[in-house]
Amino acid sequence: MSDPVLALNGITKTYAKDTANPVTVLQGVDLSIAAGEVVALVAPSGAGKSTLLHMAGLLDTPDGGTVTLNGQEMTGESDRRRTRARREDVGFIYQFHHLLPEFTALENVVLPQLANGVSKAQAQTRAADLLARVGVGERADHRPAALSGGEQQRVAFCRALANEPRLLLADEPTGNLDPGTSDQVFDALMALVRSTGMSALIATHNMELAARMDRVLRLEVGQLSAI
Ligand SMILES: Nc1ncnc2c1ncn2[C@@H]1O[C@H](COP(=O)(O)OP(=O)(O)OP(=O)(O)O)[C@@H](O)[C@H]1O
Repeated sequence: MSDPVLALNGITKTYAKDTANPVTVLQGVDLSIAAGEVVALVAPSGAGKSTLLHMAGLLDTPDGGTVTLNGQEMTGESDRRRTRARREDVGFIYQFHHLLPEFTALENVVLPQLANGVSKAQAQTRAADLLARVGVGERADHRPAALSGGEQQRVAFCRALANEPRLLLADEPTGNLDPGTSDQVFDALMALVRSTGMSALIATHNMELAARMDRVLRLEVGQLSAI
């Protein structure tokens, strides 16, 4: 069998360690996500979802344990290698779109590709294709402020997938939208993810959305369990 796309082993994390009030968030988290697997992460507020996603995406370093991406143990690697692995292999989506306000939807999806060495023509073609696939092809020339919340989030999905990462990490990707819009936008995200065969770890408070993924994991008291 091929290597898991993401493997976390024995991850521990405590904030404010050197103070009188340390906050222990992760107490030995193990997780393995296979190629093409889409996994839901549910947790009570403050349980450490964002912390776990940051570790998985090499944005933060655990106190203990290992993070392995595509078979490569990244924990002890240099910042340069970690940054490169993050740029090439991981896509991020947050609750808020974080699109660049002075650029159009298309440009927001083109820019990360240029940073990765893709030609402008190729990047534009791919961006237009991605935007069309999530139903915002007609809005490609608009800036984020001229788009609805659901449209902004669809553009953010395209940006996250622009460099064809093998792993998508999403932190409440539809959490900022009203329930009806959230369902539609989530459908668009799932269709996009499934069509690429990528792996994903998607944090959500919504159990209905979680149930549509391949597996649901709960993070509680610093540890993960299957539900
Ligand atoms: N830099 C920090 N210093 C101290 N404590 C922190 C720091 N960052 C996070 N925490 C604490 O660690 C805990 C987990 O934070 P985290 O943001 O991972 O939670 P979360 O599960 O994503 O929460 P939510 O669902 O509310 O967004 C919280 O109690 C938070 O207050």
